[in-house]
Amino acid sequence: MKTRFITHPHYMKKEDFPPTVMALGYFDGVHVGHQRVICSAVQIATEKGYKSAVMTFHPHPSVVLGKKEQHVQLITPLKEKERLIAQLGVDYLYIVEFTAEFAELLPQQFVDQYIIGFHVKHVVAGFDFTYGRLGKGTMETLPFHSREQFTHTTVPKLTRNGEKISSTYIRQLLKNGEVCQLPELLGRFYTVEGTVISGEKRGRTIGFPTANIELADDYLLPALGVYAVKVKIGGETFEGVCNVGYKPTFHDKREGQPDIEVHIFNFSKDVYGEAVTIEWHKRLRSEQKFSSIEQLVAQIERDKEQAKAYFRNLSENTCVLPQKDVF
Ligand SMILES: Cc1cc2nc3c(=O)[nH]c(=O)nc-3n(C[C@H](O)[C@H](O)[C@H](O)COP(=O)(O)O)c2cc1C
Ligand SMILES: Nc1ncnc2c1ncn2[C@@H]1O[C@H](COP(=O)(O)OP(=O)(O)OP(=O)(O)O)[C@@H](O)[C@H]1O
Repeated sequence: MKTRFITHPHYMKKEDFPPTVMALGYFDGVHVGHQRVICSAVQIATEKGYKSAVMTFHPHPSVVLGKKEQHVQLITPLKEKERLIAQLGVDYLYIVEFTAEFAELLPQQFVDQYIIGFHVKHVVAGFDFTYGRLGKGTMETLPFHSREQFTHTTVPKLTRNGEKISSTYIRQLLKNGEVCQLPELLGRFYTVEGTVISGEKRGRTIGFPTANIELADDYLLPALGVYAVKVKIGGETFEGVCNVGYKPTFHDKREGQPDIEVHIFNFSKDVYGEAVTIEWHKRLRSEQKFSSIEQLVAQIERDKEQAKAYFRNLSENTCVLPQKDVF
Protein backbone atom coordinates (compact mmCIF):
# COMPACT_ATOMS: atom_id res chain seq x y z
CA MET A 1 0.00 0.00 0.00
CA LYS A 2 1.20 3.48 -0.84
CA THR A 3 0.51 6.22 1.70
CA ARG A 4 0.20 9.87 0.64
CA PHE A 5 -0.11 12.75 3.10
CA ILE A 6 -2.15 15.62 1.72
CA THR A 7 -2.22 19.08 3.19
CA HIS A 8 -5.07 21.47 2.62
CA PRO A 9 -5.32 23.27 0.25
CA HIS A 10 -3.79 20.87 -2.24
CA TYR A 11 -2.66 21.75 -5.73
CA MET A 12 -2.68 18.30 -7.28
CA LYS A 13 -4.41 17.52 -10.52
CA LYS A 14 -6.71 14.64 -11.21
CA GLU A 15 -4.03 13.17 -13.50
CA ASP A 16 -1.67 12.93 -10.50
CA PHE A 17 -3.88 10.14 -9.13
CA PRO A 18 -4.79 6.76 -10.59
CA PRO A 19 -8.54 6.19 -11.04
CA THR A 20 -9.79 4.58 -7.82
CA VAL A 21 -12.65 3.14 -5.85
CA MET A 22 -12.37 4.98 -2.56
CA ALA A 23 -13.60 4.23 0.98
CA LEU A 24 -14.12 7.35 3.10
CA GLY A 25 -14.04 7.86 6.85
CA TYR A 26 -11.91 8.48 9.92
CA PHE A 27 -11.68 4.74 10.70
CA ASP A 28 -10.37 4.83 14.29
CA GLY A 29 -10.07 1.22 15.38
CA VAL A 30 -10.56 -0.23 11.89
CA HIS A 31 -13.43 -2.19 13.46
CA VAL A 32 -15.60 -4.73 11.65
CA GLY A 33 -17.96 -1.97 10.37
CA HIS A 34 -14.96 -0.14 8.91
CA GLN A 35 -13.61 -3.40 7.52
CA ARG A 36 -16.87 -3.96 5.68
CA VAL A 37 -16.65 -0.50 4.09
CA ILE A 38 -12.98 -0.88 3.13
CA CYS A 39 -13.32 -4.46 1.89
CA SER A 40 -16.29 -3.43 -0.28
CA ALA A 41 -14.08 -0.77 -1.88
CA VAL A 42 -11.33 -3.33 -2.52
CA GLN A 43 -13.81 -5.79 -4.02
CA ILE A 44 -15.55 -3.22 -6.23
CA ALA A 45 -12.13 -1.95 -7.40
CA THR A 46 -11.20 -5.47 -8.50
CA GLU A 47 -14.52 -5.88 -10.33
CA LYS A 48 -14.22 -2.52 -12.09
CA GLY A 49 -10.49 -2.81 -12.82
CA TYR A 50 -9.48 0.25 -10.77
CA LYS A 51 -7.08 0.69 -7.85
CA SER A 52 -8.56 0.75 -4.35
CA ALA A 53 -8.04 3.67 -1.97
CA VAL A 54 -8.96 4.78 1.52
CA MET A 55 -9.23 8.43 2.49
CA THR A 56 -8.82 9.23 6.15
CA PHE A 57 -8.16 12.40 8.11
CA HIS A 58 -5.60 13.49 10.66
CA PRO A 59 -5.78 14.64 13.42
CA HIS A 60 -9.18 13.61 14.76
CA PRO A 61 -11.86 16.16 13.73
CA SER A 62 -12.96 16.78 17.33
CA VAL A 63 -9.44 17.99 18.19
CA VAL A 64 -9.70 20.68 15.53
CA LEU A 65 -13.38 21.50 15.92
CA GLY A 66 -12.88 21.69 19.69
CA LYS A 67 -16.15 19.86 20.29
CA LYS A 68 -15.11 17.69 23.21
CA GLU A 69 -11.62 17.07 24.50
CA GLN A 70 -8.77 18.97 22.91
CA HIS A 71 -6.96 15.71 22.80
CA VAL A 72 -8.43 12.44 21.63
CA GLN A 73 -6.76 9.19 22.59
CA LEU A 74 -7.15 6.69 19.83
CA ILE A 75 -7.99 3.03 19.51
CA THR A 76 -5.56 2.89 16.60
CA PRO A 77 -3.04 5.73 16.38
CA LEU A 78 -2.16 6.64 12.79
CA LYS A 79 0.72 4.13 12.26
CA GLU A 80 -1.39 1.24 13.43
CA LYS A 81 -4.41 2.34 11.43
CA GLU A 82 -2.14 2.43 8.37
CA ARG A 83 -0.87 -1.10 9.07
CA LEU A 84 -4.38 -2.51 9.54
CA ILE A 85 -5.72 -0.85 6.40
CA ALA A 86 -2.78 -2.21 4.40
CA GLN A 87 -3.68 -5.71 5.61
CA LEU A 88 -7.08 -5.36 3.94
CA GLY A 89 -5.41 -5.23 0.53
CA VAL A 90 -5.83 -1.50 -0.14
CA ASP A 91 -3.60 0.05 -2.85
CA TYR A 92 -3.55 3.70 -1.69
CA LEU A 93 -4.06 5.44 1.63
CA TYR A 94 -4.66 9.19 1.44
CA ILE A 95 -4.23 10.93 4.79
CA VAL A 96 -5.76 14.38 4.56
CA GLU A 97 -4.68 16.93 7.12
CA PHE A 98 -7.82 17.94 9.00
CA THR A 99 -7.62 21.67 9.66
CA ALA A 100 -10.20 24.28 10.61
CA GLU A 101 -9.98 25.58 7.04
CA PHE A 102 -10.55 22.10 5.60
CA ALA A 103 -13.59 21.69 7.87
CA GLU A 104 -15.05 24.87 6.36
CA LEU A 105 -15.25 23.42 2.84
CA LEU A 106 -18.80 23.31 1.57
CA PRO A 107 -20.01 19.83 0.62
CA GLN A 108 -19.66 20.59 -3.11
CA GLN A 109 -16.14 21.98 -2.61
CA PHE A 110 -15.11 18.85 -0.68
CA VAL A 111 -16.44 16.63 -3.46
CA ASP A 112 -14.82 18.73 -6.22
CA GLN A 113 -11.42 18.96 -4.52
CA TYR A 114 -11.12 15.62 -2.72
CA ILE A 115 -13.27 13.16 -4.64
CA ILE A 116 -13.54 14.30 -8.27
CA GLY A 117 -10.14 16.03 -7.92
CA PHE A 118 -8.59 12.77 -6.67
CA HIS A 119 -9.78 10.86 -9.75
CA VAL A 120 -12.28 8.78 -7.78
CA LYS A 121 -14.59 6.69 -9.96
CA HIS A 122 -16.64 5.12 -7.20
CA VAL A 123 -17.12 6.05 -3.54
CA VAL A 124 -17.86 3.56 -0.75
CA ALA A 125 -18.96 4.82 2.66
CA GLY A 126 -21.24 3.86 5.50
CA PHE A 127 -24.89 4.90 5.75
CA ASP A 128 -24.00 7.72 8.20
CA PHE A 129 -20.95 9.20 6.47
CA THR A 130 -21.07 12.99 6.27
CA TYR A 131 -18.87 15.52 4.49
CA GLY A 132 -18.38 19.25 4.14
CA ARG A 133 -19.07 22.12 6.51
CA LEU A 134 -21.08 21.04 9.57
CA GLY A 135 -21.37 17.57 8.03
CA LYS A 136 -24.12 18.83 5.74
CA GLY A 137 -23.24 16.42 2.93
CA THR A 138 -24.69 12.91 3.34
CA MET A 139 -24.91 9.74 1.28
CA GLU A 140 -28.28 11.06 0.02
CA THR A 141 -26.73 14.29 -1.31
CA LEU A 142 -23.68 12.56 -2.78
CA PRO A 143 -25.25 11.78 -6.22
CA PHE A 144 -26.16 15.47 -6.60
CA HIS A 145 -22.64 16.64 -5.69
CA SER A 146 -20.99 13.97 -7.87
CA ARG A 147 -21.58 15.92 -11.10
CA GLU A 148 -22.00 12.46 -12.66
CA GLN A 149 -18.25 11.93 -12.34
CA PHE A 150 -18.49 8.94 -10.00
CA THR A 151 -20.95 6.41 -8.65
CA HIS A 152 -21.27 5.22 -5.07
CA THR A 153 -22.14 2.35 -2.72
CA THR A 154 -23.68 2.93 0.70
CA VAL A 155 -22.82 0.25 3.26
CA PRO A 156 -25.77 -0.45 5.59
CA LYS A 157 -25.47 -0.23 9.37
CA LEU A 158 -23.59 -3.09 11.01
CA THR A 159 -24.88 -3.70 14.54
CA ARG A 160 -24.25 -5.91 17.52
CA ASN A 161 -27.07 -6.49 20.01
CA GLY A 162 -28.95 -3.66 18.33
CA GLU A 163 -26.10 -1.17 18.83
CA LYS A 164 -24.21 0.35 15.88
CA ILE A 165 -20.63 -0.84 15.91
CA SER A 166 -18.69 2.42 16.14
CA SER A 167 -15.43 3.88 17.39
CA THR A 168 -17.42 5.71 20.08
CA TYR A 169 -18.94 2.44 21.37
CA ILE A 170 -15.53 0.74 21.42
CA ARG A 171 -13.99 3.68 23.30
CA GLN A 172 -16.78 3.37 25.87
CA LEU A 173 -16.14 -0.35 26.36
CA LEU A 174 -12.41 0.36 26.81
CA LYS A 175 -13.18 3.02 29.40
CA ASN A 176 -15.28 0.40 31.25
CA GLY A 177 -12.49 -2.17 30.99
CA GLU A 178 -14.68 -4.50 28.94
CA VAL A 179 -11.82 -5.68 26.73
CA CYS A 180 -13.41 -9.10 26.54
CA GLN A 181 -16.09 -7.75 24.21
CA LEU A 182 -13.68 -6.16 21.77
CA PRO A 183 -12.71 -9.15 19.61
CA GLU A 184 -16.28 -9.31 18.34
CA LEU A 185 -16.17 -5.63 17.36
CA LEU A 186 -12.58 -5.31 16.17
CA GLY A 187 -12.17 -8.76 14.65
CA ARG A 188 -9.03 -9.06 16.81
CA PHE A 189 -8.00 -8.54 20.42
CA TYR A 190 -7.27 -4.95 21.37
CA THR A 191 -3.50 -4.32 21.37
CA VAL A 192 -1.16 -1.50 22.33
CA GLU A 193 2.53 -1.20 21.54
CA GLY A 194 5.29 0.07 23.77
CA THR A 195 8.77 -0.37 25.19
CA VAL A 196 9.95 -1.98 28.40
CA ILE A 197 11.30 0.68 30.78
CA SER A 198 12.62 0.36 34.29
CA GLY A 199 10.11 0.58 37.14
CA GLU A 200 10.55 1.01 40.86
CA LYS A 201 12.27 -2.41 40.95
CA ARG A 202 10.07 -3.60 43.78
CA GLY A 203 8.37 -6.40 41.84
CA ARG A 204 11.36 -8.73 41.94
CA THR A 205 11.66 -8.37 45.71
CA ILE A 206 8.02 -9.39 46.27
CA GLY A 207 8.25 -12.44 43.99
CA PHE A 208 6.45 -10.88 41.03
CA PRO A 209 8.91 -9.30 38.61
CA THR A 210 7.11 -7.00 36.19
CA ALA A 211 7.95 -5.42 32.86
CA ASN A 212 6.94 -1.76 33.02
CA ILE A 213 5.65 -0.57 29.69
CA GLU A 214 5.85 2.89 28.16
CA LEU A 215 3.35 3.23 25.34
CA ALA A 216 4.73 4.02 21.90
CA ASP A 217 1.77 6.14 20.93
CA ASP A 218 -1.29 7.93 22.20
CA TYR A 219 -3.42 4.84 22.79
CA LEU A 220 -6.65 4.75 24.68
CA LEU A 221 -5.90 2.54 27.68
CA PRO A 222 -8.47 0.18 29.18
CA ALA A 223 -9.87 1.23 32.58
CA LEU A 224 -7.56 0.99 35.59
CA GLY A 225 -7.40 -2.56 36.88
CA VAL A 226 -5.90 -5.99 36.50
CA TYR A 227 -6.13 -7.92 33.22
CA ALA A 228 -5.21 -11.26 31.70
CA VAL A 229 -2.98 -10.35 28.75
CA LYS A 230 -0.71 -11.80 26.12
CA VAL A 231 2.60 -10.11 25.49
CA LYS A 232 4.60 -10.28 22.29
CA ILE A 233 8.34 -9.72 22.69
CA GLY A 234 10.97 -10.43 20.06
CA GLY A 235 8.68 -12.54 17.91
CA GLU A 236 7.48 -14.71 20.81
CA THR A 237 4.13 -14.56 22.62
CA PHE A 238 3.74 -15.06 26.38
CA GLU A 239 0.82 -15.07 28.79
CA GLY A 240 0.71 -12.79 31.79
CA VAL A 241 -1.19 -10.53 34.16
CA CYS A 242 -1.11 -6.77 33.77
CA ASN A 243 -1.87 -4.00 36.20
CA VAL A 244 -2.90 -0.59 34.91
CA GLY A 245 -2.85 1.80 37.80
CA TYR A 246 -1.18 3.89 40.46
CA LYS A 247 -0.23 1.14 42.98
CA PRO A 248 -2.27 2.56 45.89
CA THR A 249 -0.62 0.07 48.27
CA PHE A 250 2.60 2.06 47.86
CA HIS A 251 1.48 5.52 46.71
CA ASP A 252 -1.13 7.78 48.24
CA LYS A 253 -1.45 10.10 45.27
CA ARG A 254 -2.39 9.46 41.64
CA GLU A 255 0.18 11.39 39.66
CA GLY A 256 0.43 11.57 35.86
CA GLN A 257 -0.46 8.66 33.65
CA PRO A 258 -1.11 5.24 35.23
CA ASP A 259 1.70 2.68 35.15
CA ILE A 260 1.33 -0.38 32.96
CA GLU A 261 3.12 -3.40 34.40
CA VAL A 262 3.03 -6.98 33.20
CA HIS A 263 4.06 -10.03 35.15
CA ILE A 264 4.88 -12.52 32.38
CA PHE A 265 4.47 -16.21 33.27
CA ASN A 266 7.56 -18.45 33.12
CA PHE A 267 9.81 -15.64 31.98
CA SER A 268 13.12 -14.45 33.36
CA LYS A 269 14.89 -12.63 30.51
CA ASP A 270 16.18 -9.08 30.75
CA VAL A 271 13.99 -7.19 28.27
CA TYR A 272 14.71 -3.54 29.12
CA GLY A 273 14.44 -1.41 26.01
CA GLU A 274 12.62 -4.06 23.97
CA ALA A 275 9.50 -3.41 21.94
CA VAL A 276 6.37 -5.17 23.21
CA THR A 277 2.78 -5.57 22.16
CA ILE A 278 0.16 -6.09 24.87
CA GLU A 279 -2.95 -7.97 23.80
CA TRP A 280 -5.82 -7.31 26.23
CA HIS A 281 -7.92 -10.39 26.96
CA LYS A 282 -9.97 -10.16 30.13
CA ARG A 283 -10.46 -7.81 33.04
CA LEU A 284 -9.97 -9.63 36.34
CA ARG A 285 -10.58 -6.95 38.98
CA SER A 286 -10.10 -3.35 40.08
CA GLU A 287 -6.82 -2.15 41.52
CA GLN A 288 -6.95 -2.15 45.34
CA LYS A 289 -5.07 -0.68 48.27
CA PHE A 290 -3.79 -3.54 50.42
CA SER A 291 -2.78 -3.14 54.05
CA SER A 292 0.26 -5.39 53.64
CA ILE A 293 2.58 -6.60 50.91
CA GLU A 294 1.64 -10.19 51.85
CA GLN A 295 -2.01 -9.48 51.00
CA LEU A 296 -1.02 -7.89 47.69
CA VAL A 297 1.17 -10.87 46.82
CA ALA A 298 -1.59 -13.34 47.73
CA GLN A 299 -4.02 -11.46 45.49
CA ILE A 300 -1.56 -11.35 42.56
CA GLU A 301 -1.15 -15.12 43.02
CA ARG A 302 -4.94 -15.49 42.65
CA ASP A 303 -4.92 -13.14 39.62
CA LYS A 304 -2.30 -15.37 38.06
CA GLU A 305 -4.37 -18.52 38.62
CA GLN A 306 -7.47 -16.83 37.22
CA ALA A 307 -5.58 -15.69 34.14
CA LYS A 308 -4.10 -19.15 33.61
CA ALA A 309 -7.58 -20.70 33.85
CA TYR A 310 -8.83 -18.17 31.31
CA PHE A 311 -6.01 -19.01 28.88
CA ARG A 312 -6.62 -22.76 29.32
CA ASN A 313 -10.22 -22.21 28.23
CA LEU A 314 -9.44 -19.74 25.47
CA SER A 315 -9.25 -22.42 22.81
CA GLU A 316 -12.89 -23.20 23.64
CA ASN A 317 -13.66 -19.51 23.07
CA THR A 318 -14.98 -18.88 26.54
CA CYS A 319 -14.70 -15.31 27.64
CA VAL A 320 -16.76 -14.85 30.77
CA LEU A 321 -16.93 -11.36 32.20
CA PRO A 322 -16.58 -10.98 35.97
CA GLN A 323 -19.77 -10.23 37.86
CA LYS A 324 -20.76 -6.57 37.93
CA ASP A 325 -19.94 -6.15 41.65
CA VAL A 326 -16.29 -6.92 40.98
CA PHE A 327 -15.92 -3.53 39.25
C1 LIG B 1 -1.19 -8.63 38.36
C2 LIG B 1 -0.83 -7.42 39.19
C3 LIG B 1 -1.79 -6.91 40.05
C4 LIG B 1 -1.50 -5.80 40.84
N1 LIG B 1 -2.45 -5.29 41.66
C5 LIG B 1 -2.17 -4.25 42.47
C6 LIG B 1 -3.13 -3.73 43.38
O1 LIG B 1 -4.30 -4.16 43.42
N2 LIG B 1 -2.76 -2.71 44.20
C7 LIG B 1 -1.50 -2.17 44.18
O2 LIG B 1 -1.23 -1.28 44.96
N3 LIG B 1 -0.58 -2.62 43.31
C8 LIG B 1 -0.87 -3.65 42.45
N4 LIG B 1 0.07 -4.13 41.60
C9 LIG B 1 1.32 -3.39 41.45
C10 LIG B 1 2.40 -3.89 42.38
O3 LIG B 1 2.30 -3.13 43.53
C11 LIG B 1 3.71 -3.65 41.64
O4 LIG B 1 3.82 -4.57 40.61
C12 LIG B 1 4.91 -3.76 42.54
O5 LIG B 1 4.84 -2.77 43.49
C13 LIG B 1 6.20 -3.64 41.73
O6 LIG B 1 6.29 -2.41 41.11
P1 LIG B 1 7.60 -2.01 40.25
O7 LIG B 1 7.76 -3.05 39.16
O8 LIG B 1 7.28 -0.64 39.70
O9 LIG B 1 8.74 -2.01 41.20
C14 LIG B 1 -0.21 -5.23 40.79
C15 LIG B 1 0.75 -5.74 39.91
C16 LIG B 1 0.45 -6.84 39.12
C17 LIG B 1 1.49 -7.39 38.20
N1 LIG C 1 -21.32 -0.04 11.97
C1 LIG C 1 -21.12 0.46 10.76
N2 LIG C 1 -21.81 -0.03 9.71
C2 LIG C 1 -21.61 0.47 8.46
N3 LIG C 1 -20.76 1.47 8.18
C3 LIG C 1 -20.06 1.99 9.18
C4 LIG C 1 -20.20 1.52 10.53
N4 LIG C 1 -19.37 2.23 11.33
C5 LIG C 1 -18.76 3.11 10.52
N5 LIG C 1 -19.16 2.99 9.25
C6 LIG C 1 -18.68 3.75 8.10
O1 LIG C 1 -17.26 3.67 8.08
C7 LIG C 1 -16.70 4.92 7.70
C8 LIG C 1 -15.82 5.44 8.82
O2 LIG C 1 -16.66 5.77 9.91
P1 LIG C 1 -16.22 6.65 11.15
O3 LIG C 1 -14.76 6.81 11.14
O4 LIG C 1 -17.11 7.83 11.23
O5 LIG C 1 -16.52 5.56 12.27
P2 LIG C 1 -17.56 5.33 13.39
O6 LIG C 1 -17.12 3.99 13.86
O7 LIG C 1 -18.97 5.52 12.97
O8 LIG C 1 -17.07 6.41 14.43
P3 LIG C 1 -17.78 7.41 15.46
O9 LIG C 1 -18.13 6.60 16.64
O10 LIG C 1 -16.68 8.39 15.74
O11 LIG C 1 -18.97 8.00 14.76
C9 LIG C 1 -17.85 5.85 7.39
O12 LIG C 1 -18.10 5.78 6.02
C10 LIG C 1 -18.99 5.25 8.22
O13 LIG C 1 -20.25 5.59 7.72
